[in-house]
Amino acid sequence: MTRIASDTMREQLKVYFIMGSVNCAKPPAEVLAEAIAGGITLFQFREKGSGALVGEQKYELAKQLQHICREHGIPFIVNDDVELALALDADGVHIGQEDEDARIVRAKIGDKILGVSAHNLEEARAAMDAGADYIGVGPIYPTKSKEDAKKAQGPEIIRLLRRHGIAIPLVAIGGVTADNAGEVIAAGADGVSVISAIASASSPETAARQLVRAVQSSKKGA
Ligand SMILES: Cc1ncc(COP(=O)(O)OP(=O)(O)O)c(N)n1
Ligand SMILES: Cc1nc(C(=O)O)sc1CCOP(=O)(O)O
Ligand SMILES: [Mg+2]
Repeated sequence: MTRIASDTMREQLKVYFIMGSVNCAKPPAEVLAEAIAGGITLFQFREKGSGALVGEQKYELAKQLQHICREHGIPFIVNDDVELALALDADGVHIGQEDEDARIVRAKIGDKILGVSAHNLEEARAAMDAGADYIGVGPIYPTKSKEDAKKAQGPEIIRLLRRHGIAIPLVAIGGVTADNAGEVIAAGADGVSVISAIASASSPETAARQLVRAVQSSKKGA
């Protein structure tokens, strides 16, 4: 295996859906299958928050969702839990500033995809140096999906990172919807990462399709 190429990573980040059982009003497998039908390009299993599954139940749900992703060629990323990612032979791991050190995680996962959260230039540079394949920047807009989210920074944070030479694949997260996705792409993000815009939608398929359209039309206009 070799590390993912930057251009491939950028493509996969276009519409990056994140979800766990607590985010879904209907069975997670149904939500994921619909989101895939709508055109999502990457999936992150994030089993976190009040009521989240643990132990065997968490493992079984992860396995079920990974199977759905595999059937459709969608890479499967695990949030926070490096040991789970290794046990499942997932495609990658996403970690934040409060999680295990990025260099240690890179050493553990070899060439699997490594995503790291960054909230400012210093963190973005450190993530690049530690071997991140992409950075997740947020929250861009206010979000209710992360209990300990920081203050929303707006799309300007993406412009700032790009202006200061952060050239690696970058995905915007936090309060992103089909209505504001275009402005984060215009600011320099390669893609958008969402929980509620898809998981809370009455039709996850339609919601995903609207996000795909918004991202694509903003890229065409660039
Ligand atoms: C794509 C992406 N970007 C950012 C995050 C947030 O990660 P983190 O700061 O570790 O917070 P938790 O998601 O673990 O609560 C993410 N998960 N994905
Ligand atoms: C998981 C996560 N990380 C964030 C960050 O700022 O790092 S914001 C966030 C939640 C995103 O959910 P929604 O699309 O529903 O706003
Ligand atoms: Mg984390």
